[in-house]
Amino acid sequence: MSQLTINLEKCTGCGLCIKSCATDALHKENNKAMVNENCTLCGICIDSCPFEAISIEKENLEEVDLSLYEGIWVFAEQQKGEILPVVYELLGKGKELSLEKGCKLTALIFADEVQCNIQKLISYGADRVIFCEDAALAEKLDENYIELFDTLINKHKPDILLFGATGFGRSLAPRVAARVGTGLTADCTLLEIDKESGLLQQTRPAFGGNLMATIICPNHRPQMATVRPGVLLLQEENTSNEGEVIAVPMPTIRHNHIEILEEVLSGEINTIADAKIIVSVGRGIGSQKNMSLVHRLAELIGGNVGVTRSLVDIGWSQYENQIGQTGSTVAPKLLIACGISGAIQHLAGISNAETIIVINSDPDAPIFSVADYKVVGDCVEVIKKLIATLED
Ligand SMILES: Cc1cc2nc3c(=O)[nH]c(=O)nc-3n(C[C@H](O)[C@H](O)[C@H](O)COP(=O)(O)OP(=O)(O)OC[C@H]3O[C@@H](n4cnc5c(N)ncnc54)[C@H](O)[C@@H]3O)c2cc1C
Repeated sequence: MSQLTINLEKCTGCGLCIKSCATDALHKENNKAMVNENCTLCGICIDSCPFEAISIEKENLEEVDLSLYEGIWVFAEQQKGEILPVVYELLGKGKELSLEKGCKLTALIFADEVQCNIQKLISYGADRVIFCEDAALAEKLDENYIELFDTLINKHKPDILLFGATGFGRSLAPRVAARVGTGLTADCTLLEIDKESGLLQQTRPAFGGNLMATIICPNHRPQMATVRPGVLLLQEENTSNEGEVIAVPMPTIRHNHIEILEEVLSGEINTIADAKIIVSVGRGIGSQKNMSLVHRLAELIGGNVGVTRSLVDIGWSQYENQIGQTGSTVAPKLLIACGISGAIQHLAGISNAETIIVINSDPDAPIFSVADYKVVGDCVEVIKKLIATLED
């Protein structure tokens, strides 16, 4: 493990590092700074010390025995007692990778109530489920979950650990990676096993989506990645699958730094990533008042409204509705794309849509390259006609 080191000869006992520490990890003994077990290795104290007395001693890479690590783990996040759809997508990919590597696929499920969901994880491919049911896990507080992950990773030593790139997954995964001293590739769009080295190849868009970077984690374990909802294909459920189930206790929480006083949701919970029908619009919609037409069409066909980043930037829609590289990845059965040019950053979010109808006034618009059905024309007029027909 890496550790914070204080050079006692250089330390003057000024106390600046103690003031800078957000986790109460430093105190004074004999007028010298001392570090305790609260240290998260954030490094803020290093910058605060004018005497360069503090440093992080990195763990010796040679010390990690990679051969001890085996198996693929998927974190099964729940929301209001339901397993999130991205978990089933991860299990599908996890199964494929585990068959290739000849190892077990394990799902981890932690909350105050989980037992009713265990069989579902097995039905979607988990060979083994590790669960922890504890009141301390009712609220999604990173610090409680990190303790549990730390304990389990050190005990069972998984080779690969996957999270959904949900709000919680994006917050938790990097903290777990930092705690156990490994790397993390966020927002992967492709996961493959390299045939020669057996390493997990983690591919994600880089440099504004202009190229795809394939990242490996050769020296540390587990190899960790987050994957956005809707990117991986959902596999079939098999309710006759059988698997091993292991209950684990909640470890002692050393310190609770955060207390949730109230949960305030801003309007409706984002559901666009799970939507089966989407009417998606871009700048070609022309004016903000035309957005009511888009919402009406979506309502008539039982769909959600999606938008390009341009519409979020000019305030015609909320970020929750944005589709693309920096928004949601969607996988609807039907996507109607209206007045959208088809920038690469937008297309990155719709590659799993089953059927795409494009309406654009420019016959050369790049978005036509992904269209199953093409309408060259004014999208506002087409939307009005569709509404009139459906209302008839
Ligand atoms: C790092 C980075 C991340 C990004 N992430 C995202 C992202 O997540 N999602 C995203 O969407 N964008 C993203 N973008 C922005 C992206 O590059 C484009 O600028 C954006 O998608 C364009 O939005 P648009 O198609 O609405 O607008 P435009 O590119 O202006 O296209 C408007 C289209 O409407 C058509 N049109 C005009 N009038 C009509 C009409 N009356 N009827 C029919 N068609 C009409 C035009 O022919 C044109 O094709 C990102 C950019 C960067 C640099």
